[in-house]
Amino acid sequence: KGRRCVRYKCGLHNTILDVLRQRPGWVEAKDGDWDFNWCSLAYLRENYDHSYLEEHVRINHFRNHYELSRKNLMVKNLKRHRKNLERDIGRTEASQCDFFPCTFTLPSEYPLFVEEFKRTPGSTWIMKPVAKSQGKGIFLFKRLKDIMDWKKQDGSRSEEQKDAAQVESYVAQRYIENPYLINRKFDLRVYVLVTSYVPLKAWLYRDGFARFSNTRFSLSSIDDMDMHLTNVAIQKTAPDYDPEKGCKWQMQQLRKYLTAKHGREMVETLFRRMDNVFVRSLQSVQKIVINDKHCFELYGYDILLDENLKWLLEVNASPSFAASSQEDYEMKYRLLEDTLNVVDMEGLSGKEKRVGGYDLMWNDGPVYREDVTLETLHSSCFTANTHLCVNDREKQLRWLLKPFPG
Ligand SMILES: Nc1ncnc2c1ncn2[C@@H]1O[C@H](COP(=O)(O)OP(=O)(O)OP(=O)(O)O)[C@@H](O)[C@H]1O
Repeated sequence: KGRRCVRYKCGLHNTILDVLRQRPGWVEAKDGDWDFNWCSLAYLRENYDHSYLEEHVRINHFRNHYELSRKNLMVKNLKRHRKNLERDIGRTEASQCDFFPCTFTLPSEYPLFVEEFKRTPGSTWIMKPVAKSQGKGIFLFKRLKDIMDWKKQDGSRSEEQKDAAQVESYVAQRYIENPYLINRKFDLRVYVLVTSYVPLKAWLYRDGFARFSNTRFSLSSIDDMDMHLTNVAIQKTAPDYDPEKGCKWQMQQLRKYLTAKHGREMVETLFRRMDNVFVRSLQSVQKIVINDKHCFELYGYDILLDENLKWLLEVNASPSFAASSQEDYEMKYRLLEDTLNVVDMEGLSGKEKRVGGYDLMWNDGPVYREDVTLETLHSSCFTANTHLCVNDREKQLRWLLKPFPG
């Protein structure tokens, strides 16, 4: 049987284009007709609603991906999901969703925010524009007066202007003041691929990386964004940034470090807890995302660790595939190749639990894996209870002591 020809369209000019170009049997779509489209979010917005999608075609976003990737909507959906769980199952179950920092959308929730702000005097907050990325427009503050300029600006707008500026809303979020440090502050970028929302089918990528700040962490200088924001877009503007040394560790390196320092068991628990973050956050939008068999989504999760272990900062629907070093390029190349293999399913039976670096994490329920070893495990070892209950042995472990915040 001859190899099938797939006509692809690609809206990005980086690693993904290289991967598509080198895929055997895949050719760039010459006219408007395509079988596979890796498009930008702008393309999706402009075209999706007016396009007829043939039965077999695939596209790399769900129509309303922003329900998870816009900072305010993510929190809104998680809060609602938590409330529903509390009502339907109970408090313990609901507390499994307590992995996002206390967050308010401004200006609409300003009075609620002020109430919370006053309840914990002296704490640090972070303001982030809901629809921007790469650290743009972010600042830290400790006093209400520090956000007065922003508030004044908003107050002087007419209602119409406010509507037009809706996309420029902010979230005020509690700043995680005691991040887990490896000399520097870092956060984790983890990739999760969703191939269907109903039923939910999600794959977790074993590789990923930690993004370090270049500057030693201290809460005394809250104006130094190089210190507090660990995303690469910010770090590479630092004067002493070295792209080859970079400010990244691959996930395996981080695993090794943490294992040496805290032991295997704790590292397994950490990664298992992150699975909980991924699955619960996807479940929180499961009924809201417009499920469409043509669509898949490769999310980039940003996770911050502290003594409570894991905090979800945000979910990117369009994570950067631009590479900061050769190692980074190779990792992203493999990630995208494996993503296409999962989505394409050419030569696969559909029953696989592992494809390249991907482990099937959720398939309308937890996925049981028998062949998990520490080297390969990125935590997909759900068992009936482990993702719901706190394991007793964990209680002995130092920075696992607090089961869940809140
Ligand atoms: N609540 C928080 N506590 C501590 N640090 C935070 C918090 N929120 C964000 N940060 C830091 O700021 C960085 C940028 O935040 P975030 O990812 O939410 O913004 P962004 O502009 O959308 O960035 P990007 O899209 O490039 O990931 C994070 O990588 C993290 O280092």
